[in-house]
Amino acid sequence: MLSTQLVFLIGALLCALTFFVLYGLAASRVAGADCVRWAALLGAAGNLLYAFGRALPPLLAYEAANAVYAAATAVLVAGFRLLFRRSVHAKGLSASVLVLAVLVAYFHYVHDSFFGRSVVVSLYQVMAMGVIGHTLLRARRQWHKPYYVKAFILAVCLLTAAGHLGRIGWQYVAPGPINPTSLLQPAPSSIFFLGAFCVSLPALAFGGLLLVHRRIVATVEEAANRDFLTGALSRRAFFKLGEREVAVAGRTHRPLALLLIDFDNFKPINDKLGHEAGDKALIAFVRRAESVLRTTDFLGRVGGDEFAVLMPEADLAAAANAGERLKKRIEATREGDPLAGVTLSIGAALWQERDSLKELMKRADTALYRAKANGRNCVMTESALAN
Ligand SMILES: Nc1nc2c(ncn2[C@@H]2O[C@H](COP(=O)(O)OP(=O)(O)OP(=O)(O)O)[C@@H](O)[C@H]2O)c(=O)[nH]1
Repeated sequence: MLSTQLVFLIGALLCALTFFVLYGLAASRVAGADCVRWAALLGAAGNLLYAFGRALPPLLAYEAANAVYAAATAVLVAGFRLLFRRSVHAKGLSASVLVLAVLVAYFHYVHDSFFGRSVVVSLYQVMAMGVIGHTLLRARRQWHKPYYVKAFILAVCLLTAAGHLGRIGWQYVAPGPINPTSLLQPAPSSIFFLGAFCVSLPALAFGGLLLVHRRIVATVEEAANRDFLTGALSRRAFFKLGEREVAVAGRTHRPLALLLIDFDNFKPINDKLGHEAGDKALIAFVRRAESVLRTTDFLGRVGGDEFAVLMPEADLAAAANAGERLKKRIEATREGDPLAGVTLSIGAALWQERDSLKELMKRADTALYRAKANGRNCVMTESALAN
C-alpha cells in the first residue's frame, strides 16, 4: 500500500526530473521556459517539505510547505502565460501566495483546523488551474500540431480542479474518523486526493516542458527553411514548397506562375562598394519584395543574387504585372538606400498541365535569359519569347 509520504516523494522526484530536463534546455531562451523550470524546482521542494512534515518544525511543515507549493503553482501560471505570449501580473501572483500563507497560518495558530487549511490550499489550486486553462483556451489561435500537448495540459487542469473540489466536498460531507486530520494520515481518501495533488504539478510542468520542446523544434525548422542572410525561403525549402504547389495545381487545375529575378550587374556593386553593401542590397530587396508581393506568394533565394517567386492562383499577365511592380519599386529607390542604382531582370512562366517544377523553372530561366539579352532591367514572359 502506498504511504502518503511515498506519494509526496514520487511527486518530488517527478518535479526534479522535469527540472533537470528543462535545465538542459535553458540555452533555448524560449519565453516562459525559465518559469516552468523554477516551478518544477519549487514543486520538488514543496513535495519534500510535505513528505517530511512530521520531522520538521510546524512552521516549515505547515506554512513553508504550503507557501512553497503555492509559489511553485504561481510560477507555473506565469510560465504558461509567457509560453502563450500573455502578460504576467507578477505582483498579483506574489500577493496571492502571501495571502495563502497568511490564511494557512490563521488556520494553524489562531483557529487550528485541517479542514480550513485544506479549503484554502485546494481553492488556490482550483483558481490556478482555472487561469492556466483559460490562458490555453484564449490562445487557441496559436495552437499548432501536435494538439495532444494542449489537450494533455487542459485535462490535467480539469482533473486537478475536480480533485481539489472533490477533496473539499469529501471532507465536508464525511467528517470524523474516515477523514484524515492531517496531510500525512494514511486514509484511502487522502492517498487518492494527494495522488492528484502531488502528481498534477509535475504533470503540468511536464506539459510546459513539451511546449518548450515544440517551440525549440519550430525555431530550428524555421531556421533550416530560411536563407541565413536575407530571411527569404532557402533554396531547399523553396523547392520543397514548389513541388507541393505544383502537385496542388495538378490536382485543382488552378493557375500557378513563377518569376525568376536576377540582380543586374551585381558583381560591380560588390567590387565597388564592398561585399557588405552587396549583402545589404540583398536584404533590402527581400524586405521590399515581401511588401510588394501577396502574402500567398513564396519568395525564395535560389542563387547568390537570384530569387524566385512562386505565385499560386496567378496567370502569366498577373505574374508579369507583379514583376513590373517589383522592378519599378526597386528602381524608385533614392540615393543612400542600399538598393540605389540596382535594377532587376525578371523572367515569368506559367505552369502547364503535367509540368514538373524543374520544367517550370527552366522556362522561367529561358525568359530571364532573354531579359538579360534584351538589355537587362525588364520583365520577359514566355509568351513574349514565342513572338
Ligand atoms: N554581397 C554578396 N554578393 C553575393 C552573394 N552571393 C553571390 N554574390 C555575388 O553576386 C554576383 C553575381 O554575379 P553574376 O550573377 O555572375 O553577374 P551579375 O554581375 O549580377 O551580372 P548579370 O547577372 O549578368 O546582370 C557575384 O559577384 C557574387 O559574388 C552574397 O551573399 N552577398
